[in-house]
Amino acid sequence: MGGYLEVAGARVSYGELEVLKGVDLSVAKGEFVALLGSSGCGKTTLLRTIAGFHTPSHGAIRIDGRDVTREPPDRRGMALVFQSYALWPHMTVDQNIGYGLKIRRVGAGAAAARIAEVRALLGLDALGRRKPGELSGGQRQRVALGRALAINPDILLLDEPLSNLDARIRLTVRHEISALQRRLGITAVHVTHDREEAMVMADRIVILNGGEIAQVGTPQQVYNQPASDFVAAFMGAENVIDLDVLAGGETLIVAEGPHNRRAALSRQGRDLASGSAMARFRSEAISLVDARGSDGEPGPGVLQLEGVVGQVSYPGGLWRHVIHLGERTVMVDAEHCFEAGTAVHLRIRDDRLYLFPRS
Ligand SMILES: Nc1ncnc2c1ncn2[C@@H]1O[C@H](COP(=O)(O)OP(=O)(O)OP(=O)(O)O)[C@@H](O)[C@H]1O
Repeated sequence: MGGYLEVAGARVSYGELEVLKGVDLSVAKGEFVALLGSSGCGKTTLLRTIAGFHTPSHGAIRIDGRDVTREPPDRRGMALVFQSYALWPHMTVDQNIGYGLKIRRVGAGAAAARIAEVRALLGLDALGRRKPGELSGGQRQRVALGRALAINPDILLLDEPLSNLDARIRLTVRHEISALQRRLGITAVHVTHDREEAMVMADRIVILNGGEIAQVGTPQQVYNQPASDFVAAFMGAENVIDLDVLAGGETLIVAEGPHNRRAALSRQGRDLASGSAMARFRSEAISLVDARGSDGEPGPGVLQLEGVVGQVSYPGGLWRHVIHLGERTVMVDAEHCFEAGTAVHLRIRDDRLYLFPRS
């Protein structure tokens, strides 16, 4: 069975530049999907293609089984909310919320009832007569959301709607949008370059890289089981080291190296052949042990690296250590402070170690 919203093999170009290189995506009814990726990877282009502002050169967009690839935006049952709010400055909050209803020639009585309903839904009751210039950023974005919801869209498309808001307001509006989307059961596609925002808001995250999908999964999947080196790095596993791996059955043997002990790790579904591998891990995924007090035996399923503490800082919560492993450095966060110059053992459980073939 297909999804409610389907993007099938979509290719989109601006002149010579192909920005989407064959994107397949299936979104279930009522699902909240975040499109996440670095600047220029094609997130906005994909959202605008779904909305109908770009026509793919190949592939199709389907809603509930209906091919809408050639249909104009206003025939797709979607509403788009922009980063810039795009409110009419000369209109009141009520008039802005009702704008889509007016265009659709909804009668005055029905429109007024719907505007009141949406205003209440978004906590804008006291502000109906104000103009956008008399509102805070968070309130303006709520009005923009109200205008989108007023037309009762089947699909809500959000293009970085929170990025103009200051950090604290962003957290509040983030939760408001999530709660509303769930309450209304509306299907939503949300573009963001903010990893945490995608993690906390979305049912599933689509990670784009250079116009292609790098991984699709729940927040837990993309965070804990990154499908590629790119995804691991993008999801914050910034430490990288080289290992030699012997793959056999359910076990991966890591050969002893200049800065690591030999280790037997469980394969855990990793698709890895014997040879040179790249390992990534997060700075908080490590337990740090003073080499003098260590028995040198990390136990099964744990990789041990051996290094020396360089710079130490306290960004808050945990101590941040730069650790030298020969020429390489890695970052390690720990509850206790290990002084510069201390010889340390870094222990990483195999489920926290992301291994990829070195290409
Ligand atoms: N109208 C356009 N004409 C030509 N090139 C464009 C146009 N719009 C976007 N591009 C290019 O297409 C690529 C993808 O742009 P897009 O806006 O989809 O990326 P994005 O992932 O949303 O980035 P950002 O997070 O910076 O908004 C970029 O290289 C961009 O420069």
